[in-house]
Amino acid sequence: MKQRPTTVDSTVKQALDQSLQRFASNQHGKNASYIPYLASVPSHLFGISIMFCDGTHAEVGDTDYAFAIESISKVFTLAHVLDEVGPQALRSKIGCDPTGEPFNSVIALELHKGRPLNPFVNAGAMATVSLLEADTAQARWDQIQATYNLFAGRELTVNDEVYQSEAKTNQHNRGIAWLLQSYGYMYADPMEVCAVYTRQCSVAITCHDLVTMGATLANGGVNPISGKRAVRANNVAPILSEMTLNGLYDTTGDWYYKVGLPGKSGVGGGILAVVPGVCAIAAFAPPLDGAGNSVRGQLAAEYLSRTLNLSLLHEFA
Ligand SMILES: NC(=O)CC[C@H](N)C(=O)O
Repeated sequence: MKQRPTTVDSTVKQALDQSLQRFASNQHGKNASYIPYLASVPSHLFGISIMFCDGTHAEVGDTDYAFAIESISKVFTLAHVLDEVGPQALRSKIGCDPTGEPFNSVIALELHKGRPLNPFVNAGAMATVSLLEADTAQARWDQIQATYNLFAGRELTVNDEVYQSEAKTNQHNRGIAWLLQSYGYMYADPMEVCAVYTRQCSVAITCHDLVTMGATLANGGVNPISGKRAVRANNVAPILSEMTLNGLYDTTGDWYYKVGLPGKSGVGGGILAVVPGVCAIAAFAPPLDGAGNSVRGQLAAEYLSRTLNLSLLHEFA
């Protein structure tokens, strides 16, 4: 069986260079346009990063460009809420099963009498935000931001342009928030929760931030650069389970089949893959496939998983 790297070496660097070269000219997919800001992000941008649990990292392409975290934020809010309420409460109040429907589906909610099924569809993500124990929206936000900062190892900020763009166009999410309330799965004021959720999606991150956040999960919840704990060790497995089952929406199965790793994507073009105990891969490329996942990001992750033998299931020759 081919060796799996545990630190950045020449093989890792070469694989990164190769993945950029191979897929940089791929023009498939389209930027998200239902959030006006996202349509205006240059489509050619492409960055790929890898970080090992020893903190070594390598990056190629546009890894310093700040993009909107979008749905990848759901992973880190989940981390905080798991630390507060524990995996049993999370599983019984939200769940860990695929809906089989798009991330913003109302039909999925209706089919399951309002139970969101998992924290990575918009309904489940808002229910997760509502589970957080806080008296005010500001307190709710402060806790979320503090957790994200621990994962990233620096102070992340909200891109106000993204927030305004999303807040003006998030009527569908507001509808979902009210539906959750009507079915008894919203545990705080629905509009306040929807606003906090919209804010968390508007946090600006670079590929470097994202890979650090992922490497923190790979490293059992401790940021490999800062040495600080961001989430309890025993909550990492529940997070990775959710990523395995639901990380790429209704095409998570296709992703797992090809990449063999827990992952998470966002409509801002970011994508993250975690190799527990080893490393994380992050990529950023705005054009998305029909399900909302970065096209080039998926290709880069698949290529790296195969070339570096990172998959949890496959044994590549
Ligand atoms: N898939 C995503 O990245 C969706 C996030 C986006 N803010 C939304 O609520 O629709």
